[in-house]
Amino acid sequence: MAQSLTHGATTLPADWRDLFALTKPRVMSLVVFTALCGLLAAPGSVHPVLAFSSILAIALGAGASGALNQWYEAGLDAKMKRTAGRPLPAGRLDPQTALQFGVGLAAFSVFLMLFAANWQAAALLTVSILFYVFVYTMWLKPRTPQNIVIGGAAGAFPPLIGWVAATGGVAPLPVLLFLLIFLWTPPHFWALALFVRSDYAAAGIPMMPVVAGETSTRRQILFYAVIMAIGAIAPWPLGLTGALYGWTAAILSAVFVALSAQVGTRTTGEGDLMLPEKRLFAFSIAYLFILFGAVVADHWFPL
Ligand code: HEM
Ligand SMILES: CC(C)=CCC/C(C)=C/CC/C(C)=C/COP(=O)(O)OP(=O)(O)O
Repeated sequence: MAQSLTHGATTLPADWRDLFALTKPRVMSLVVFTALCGLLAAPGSVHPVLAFSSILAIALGAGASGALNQWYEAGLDAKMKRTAGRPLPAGRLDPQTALQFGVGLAAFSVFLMLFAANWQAAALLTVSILFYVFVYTMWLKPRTPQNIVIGGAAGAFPPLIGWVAATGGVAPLPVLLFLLIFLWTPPHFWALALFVRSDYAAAGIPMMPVVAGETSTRRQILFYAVIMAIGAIAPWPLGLTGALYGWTAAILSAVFVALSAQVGTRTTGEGDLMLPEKRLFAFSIAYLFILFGAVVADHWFPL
């Protein structure tokens, strides 16, 4: 590794584990899974090597945007308990290395997609990376509590990119899958923001609970959960998926709305453990994993 971090008199090489952490691997696992499902649910077949390369390109692109997000937000991350231990605020990695790593990885991911799939998928991957870094991280996040509503679009692109990589075109089903993640993001994130609200307040980030207060955030979680549920079930009556997906979506979405209703209608006092919020956040992740798995299962084994 050419870059290094100077610690007093000693110079430490950048540890690969810190570079890996810069890609937000746990969050990106779901991004990559939804992309893979988008690719597998598309009509026709893709050569396994090209399919693997396309998914790798999305993983690297998403990782690159996570690295650039952390490069830009190192100062803010240092002020929050949840993020203070990340490689940059903790001083284990120097910003220059992080920036070069992020830019290099982003460029590589787009070229890989161009060679493995098609220019349309490479263009969409470029838009997602730029959207997450410039529109969400730099522009919206420090300015408006609607940051994650609009910025969430970046995280909704992967299944669409997977589909476009496989087919070279867009179709109604991947557009609905985009919409599903787009509508899922507010309940996913605001549930978490409710229990780490003091962190965001400390860093001066205008997340919804900090700006609009708890009650309003809770109502908005329920609102988005209901329209998300409608969007999640929609592919079934529209004839884009079969009953296997339809029933999975209906049952899981009912649970999602029930958990959101619990969060949406309660008030909390001092010392509340925020268990319903933590439960909704954890379920939101399982929900998307299972639902996207069901899209593929439905495609392979139509009932
Ligand atoms: C702008 C939209 C979003 C925001 C602000 C957001 C924010 C967060 C935050 C703050 C965490 C806490 C864990 C951490 O610090 O790493 C988290 C966890 C997570 N998010 Fe999101 N998220 C968003 C969208 C998404 C999307 C689109 C996906 C995937 C499709 C996703 C998948 C996950 C997963 C899998 C975790 C759990 C990671 C773990 O196990 O620690 N998120 N999210
Ligand atoms: C293909 C491609 C480029 C995909 C991009 C993936 C993407 C935009 C995911 C969004 C999810 C995410 C990491 C939010 C973190 O928000 P945050 O950065 O505000 O969270 P933090 O407070 O933990 O830094």
